[in-house]
Amino acid sequence: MVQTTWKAIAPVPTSQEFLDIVLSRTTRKTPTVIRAGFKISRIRAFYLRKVKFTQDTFTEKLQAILDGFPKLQDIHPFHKDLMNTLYDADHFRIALGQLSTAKHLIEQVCRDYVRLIKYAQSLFQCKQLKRAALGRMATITRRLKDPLLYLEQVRQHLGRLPGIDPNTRTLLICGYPNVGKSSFLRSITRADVDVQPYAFTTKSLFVGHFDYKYLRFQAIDTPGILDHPLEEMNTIEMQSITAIAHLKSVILYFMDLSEQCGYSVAAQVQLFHSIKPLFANKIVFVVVNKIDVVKPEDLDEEGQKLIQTMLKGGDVELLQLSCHTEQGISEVKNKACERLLAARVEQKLKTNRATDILNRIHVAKPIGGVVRETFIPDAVKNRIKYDVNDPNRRKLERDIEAEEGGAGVYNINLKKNYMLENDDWKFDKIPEVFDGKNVYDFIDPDIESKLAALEAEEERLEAEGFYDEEESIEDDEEADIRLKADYIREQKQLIRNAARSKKALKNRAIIPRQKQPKNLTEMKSSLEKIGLDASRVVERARSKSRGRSVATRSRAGTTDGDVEMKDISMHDISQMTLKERAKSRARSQSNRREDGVVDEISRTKAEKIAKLNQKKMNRMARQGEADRHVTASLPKHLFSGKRTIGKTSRR
Ligand SMILES: Nc1nc2c(ncn2[C@@H]2O[C@H](COP(=O)(O)OP(=O)(O)OP(=O)(O)O)[C@@H](O)[C@H]2O)c(=O)[nH]1
Ligand SMILES: [Mg+2]
Repeated sequence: MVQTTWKAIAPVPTSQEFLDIVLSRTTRKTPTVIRAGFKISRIRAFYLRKVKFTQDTFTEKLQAILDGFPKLQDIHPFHKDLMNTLYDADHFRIALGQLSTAKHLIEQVCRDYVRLIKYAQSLFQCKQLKRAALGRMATITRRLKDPLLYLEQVRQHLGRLPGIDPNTRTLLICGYPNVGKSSFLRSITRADVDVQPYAFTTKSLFVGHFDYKYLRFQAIDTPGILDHPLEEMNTIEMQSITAIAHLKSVILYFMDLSEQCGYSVAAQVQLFHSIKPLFANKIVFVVVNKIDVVKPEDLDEEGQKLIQTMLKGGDVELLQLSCHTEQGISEVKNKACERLLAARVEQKLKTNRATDILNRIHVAKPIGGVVRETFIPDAVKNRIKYDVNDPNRRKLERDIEAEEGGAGVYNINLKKNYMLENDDWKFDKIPEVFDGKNVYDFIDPDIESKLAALEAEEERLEAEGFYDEEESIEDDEEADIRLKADYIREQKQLIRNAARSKKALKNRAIIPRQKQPKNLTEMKSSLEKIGLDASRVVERARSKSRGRSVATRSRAGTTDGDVEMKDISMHDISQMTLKERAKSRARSQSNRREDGVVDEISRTKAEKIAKLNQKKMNRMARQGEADRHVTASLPKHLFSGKRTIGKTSRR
């Protein structure tokens, strides 16, 4: 797809802005602290990096500008020529060329100074070389002042160019100034073009879109052209010429025979002949505008003759319209579109692709020369014909309404559509009162018997005491009790709700807890129930409780010198405490992952889960609190040096 609009070109900075952008980027993105005491290789690397980085930025930014603008050789000839007339192709090329040269020069400067810095012997030398390199780059940039300004203007103008697609269905409106070209575009599309009663209102191309036969067309309004040689035409007129010359379109040559536009008919005819060579291979219509003032028939003989000279070839057709009375507008539009579509289809049929497709299509015909004609059912043929304008039209309810006095007066007769056994009954009146009785009372013949059945049932129910219960409720005492009970229930509910909302206020997550085992036997049985071996746990718990009792006892013994001491020898005590310690150490050293894991399968499973949990953390390589972190040192340039007014925040 060839590009047709250039709305997204990045703004081009002025040379000063350009310099600021590049240099500030260098200071922001490269290290800023260097001292004479550092190793010379480090000092050189520091300045080398600065020079290279500056050059990189220059190259990158210049290339971005070069890439942003359209390449004249890559775009459609129409756009190429339009840019040539608007911005002067040579100027455009030279401006881009200057940018490109500047880029190469800056690269060269960088290369030279990098070589020099490699041999610098001190920080001072390095610094001077860097200054020189950046200074030369800045000089080169300053020379780009004019091209950058020019390119910015071109960018702004390019963004506002109408999006004209050179390959789509196009109507091109051209002619002398002030003949009503823009008025026509306004009336067939929604384009907001300026219409004024003086010449050269339109100064550039305008485009509007409309649909015809479900296809999208573009109509292009051009600035008016005067009849003089191409070399003398100004930029405004040249835009029209470019459009006429390059766009495959229908040409609508507008004329104003009333001469209200300020130009004579002869001049308008002359212009047509002058630009005729540009109309080669195009469909051309001469469109006479303002027929509310003067029609072609009203012209004198000389005028008639002049008009005929335009139509001589036979392939130019004369159309008439008036933008004021809107007479003939859609005819002109439809005719132009029709011819254009036909021409495009014809052209497509000539291409190889069309023949390829046609070769693959086979139109089957019945054998033996049988003619199969269109079949129209008799019902359709015999339907009631009604001819207001169209003889094939059926008489519609709408027509009847119009005949009978229009909306509000006419009342539709629904009875004529009744579907009855006998059509004669359609308009029969149904009486409301018949033989002195209301007809609607006698619709159901069994109504009497049904009423009798209902009454009998009612009597039966009453006798059985079906309605008695309600009466007992009337009893005063019971009603009182019920009232109180209701009151109590309501109060209870209120209390419950209040408690619930209090709980909600605390906003605690409710942790469901399993029933905790109360003692060792209970724990043992519950473990066994899930299929775990509980013998070791039980043993451990037992030994623990035993050990504790011994220890307390022994501690009591040492402090108080109690009688119980006699039962246990010192040796025993030391043995026991040793054992306890060994056990507790073993417990603390045991692998937490393996604690409580019964078999190999669940261990591998557990390990897998553990690894999986760690995976995300490893992948993100997030800095954790355990990682070493060096905070930024003070930004030196903001805290050192002489201070004058207004320089504390920025230097
Ligand atoms: N009487 C009459 N006046 C018309 C008709 N169509 C346009 N005009 C008037 O002609 C004048 C010029 O109309 P524009 O549409 O601006 O003409 P233009 O060809 O676009 O003019 P430029 O843009 O200057 O080339 C306006 O004052 C319109 O009101 C028409 O059918 N009848
Ligand atoms: Mg105009």
